[in-house]
Amino acid sequence: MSISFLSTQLLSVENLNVSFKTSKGLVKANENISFEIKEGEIFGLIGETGCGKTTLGKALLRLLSNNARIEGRIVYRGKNILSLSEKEMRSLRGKEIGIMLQDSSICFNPVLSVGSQIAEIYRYHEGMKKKDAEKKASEMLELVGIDSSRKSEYPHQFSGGMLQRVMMVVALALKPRLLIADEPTKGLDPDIKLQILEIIAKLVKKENSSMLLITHDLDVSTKLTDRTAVMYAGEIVEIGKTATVISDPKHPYTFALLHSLPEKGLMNVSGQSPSLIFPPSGCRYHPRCSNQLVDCSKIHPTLLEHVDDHFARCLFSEKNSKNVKREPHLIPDTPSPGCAEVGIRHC
Ligand SMILES: Nc1ncnc2c1ncn2[C@@H]1O[C@H](COP(=O)(O)OP(=O)(O)OP(=O)(O)O)[C@@H](O)[C@H]1O
Ligand code: NI
Repeated sequence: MSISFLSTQLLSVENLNVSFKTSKGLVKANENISFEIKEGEIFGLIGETGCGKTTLGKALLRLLSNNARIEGRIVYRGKNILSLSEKEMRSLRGKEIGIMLQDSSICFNPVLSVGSQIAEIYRYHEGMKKKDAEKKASEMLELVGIDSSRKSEYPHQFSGGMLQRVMMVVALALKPRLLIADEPTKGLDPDIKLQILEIIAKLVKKENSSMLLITHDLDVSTKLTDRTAVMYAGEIVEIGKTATVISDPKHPYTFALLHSLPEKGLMNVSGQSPSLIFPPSGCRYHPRCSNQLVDCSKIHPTLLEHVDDHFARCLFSEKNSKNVKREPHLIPDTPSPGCAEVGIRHC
């Protein structure tokens, strides 16, 4: 997908740390996460199960549970989301920043038909007349592969996959500037999955909106995103233009992902996922890494730039790359005093 005309920054995540208090200890789900999403950009976030992707997506809208502790800055159009009031957050959610989560069924009113619930959004947000709004709802259903004749059915008559697709229509109807899509096509047939995501990506691009696409599916990310961040054990280990990350991965984990066979649609890299309560010392990936150096178990690598805008967190690549620049990614890995806003709790 083209990345020309991308320039203005829409969202910037700066040194984000998220941990969950649990009876077993502190789960460090996101550590020192820094990246930005530009206007009109589709940004992919990939990584194996439990690495912290959903936590990051929910943190952006302050949708985490009460046991979450969040630090750092999430700057959306110049405002730090973590400093906004609940009232300001409510006006941001949905209209400015939309979210499609894996579990969609909770959001529907069980006593209203699916079609009328979609039409209502167009009436309310776009001021459409009833008839036009119903027509638009039918068109949108067809767009995500649902026969419009089913619009008068109720949510319980729809399968989970169909409700997921309706959720996408609902999220898009609000025309958010930024859409956070967390595995929105999970469980759907691979062919229809890509087809639907392509439609969503097209609509997002048409509106010059941006999207954070969270996925296990490397194929989806490769085909639809402009830039990609690869997450491992709560950290970003590689980030860059998708085409570059895919064609010339700098982190052994990304390389392993690219060479792993998808199992039930999920990527499967050999070895065990690390604990986020007691993560491995040094590089978190070192116990599973085939390029391991002696220092990898001792030194925690910094996210460094290898080529233009292509960063990786790996001592092996650092050693073997001629062009590696010594400046860390975007913001220093260790926040300077006063930089992080510590201890903001939310739900
Ligand atoms: N509310 C919570 N309380 C305690 N731990 C949590 C909570 N939510 C998530 N976690 C833990 O945080 C870690 C990251 O979870 P997260 O759901 O963000 O991973 P993910 O990358 O989205 O995984 P998947 O690909 O399976 O959706 C996991 O260890 C998970 O158990
Ligand atoms: Ni998730």
